[in-house]
Amino acid sequence: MSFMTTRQFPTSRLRRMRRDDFSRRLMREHTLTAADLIWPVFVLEGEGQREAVPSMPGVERLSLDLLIEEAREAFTLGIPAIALFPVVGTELKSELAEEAYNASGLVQRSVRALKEAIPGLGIITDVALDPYTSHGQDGILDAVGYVHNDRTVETLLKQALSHAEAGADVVAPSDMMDGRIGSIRHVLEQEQLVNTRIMAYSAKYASRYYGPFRDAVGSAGNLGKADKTTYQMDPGNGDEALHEVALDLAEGADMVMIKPGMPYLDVVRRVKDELRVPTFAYQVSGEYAMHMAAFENGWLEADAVILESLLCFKRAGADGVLTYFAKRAARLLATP
Ligand SMILES: NCc1[nH]cc(CCC(=O)O)c1CC(=O)O
Ligand SMILES: [Mg+2]
Repeated sequence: MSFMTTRQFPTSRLRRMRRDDFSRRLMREHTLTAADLIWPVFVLEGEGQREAVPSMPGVERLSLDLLIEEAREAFTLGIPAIALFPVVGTELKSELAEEAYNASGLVQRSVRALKEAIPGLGIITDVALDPYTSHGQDGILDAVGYVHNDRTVETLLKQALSHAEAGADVVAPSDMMDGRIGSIRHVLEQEQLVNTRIMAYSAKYASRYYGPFRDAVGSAGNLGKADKTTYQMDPGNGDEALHEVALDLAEGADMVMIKPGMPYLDVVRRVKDELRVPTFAYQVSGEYAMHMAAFENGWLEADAVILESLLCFKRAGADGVLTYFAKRAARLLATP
């Protein structure tokens, strides 16, 4: 970086290029567009159902009929894909999460209906058992309450296959079991579902920023005081994220994800630099809640901060961002 030391004031005045809008725009290295956004949504049973999520102001759980209308709007705004999360009734939760792979379960039905209504909108499904387990963990427990890796993977396979068969464009395993990407890829190939993409939640940290999401899907109560530290990553680790991402790519992931987002942008940058593959990040529920709390108090300027926060993901190397602000941001980007 020798040019840094040879350039001197006043020959070099960095403020020259910042002087006017035209030169600021010319030299801008990264931009945010609607095509960078993935919108996570919560789907409910029933019709005409709309429920607020108290810890995520502005986010609603929607029944399928209403979700289709909202999703159509997202598509019109240029958002490429939505990520679907189900709100599962207590009566359908169990120790072994059998409902996860019910061919006519809520997710599977929603995928079919969404693909039929809006064929061009990418549908990403969450492959993980937490909405379906009575204990709220992402897997099957052994006798001492430890999440059993290989037994969980067997169930995830059935779940992923049921999503792909329903027409999901992308299955997104968010469970952090070892080896699940390879197993899912294998089953998809076997079943001739060769174009179903896998977005791997490769570096998913055991984060407390997921709290509001667990309220939204109603797994918080089931999980109680337990945590997910025996399978999700330790927030103190960076190198391990590269290891996780490399393994998922070797096993057949098409896209990788880092989660949470803003406190982990260093990990996004390292992954992008090291692997140079389609890399995504998730601005999670806790990040959304923090922003909304500040907006509602008048402490931060909503529109500008939303766009800034999302642009920073791009600068960090993300090709796209899962964000609850997707529609709001896309609307802002559509109005010059
Ligand atoms: N498989 C569960 C899952 N999928 C997405 C999120 C979090 C998303 C968010 O906080 O917005 C979680 C929560 C968890 O791991 O407990
Ligand atoms: Mg892994």
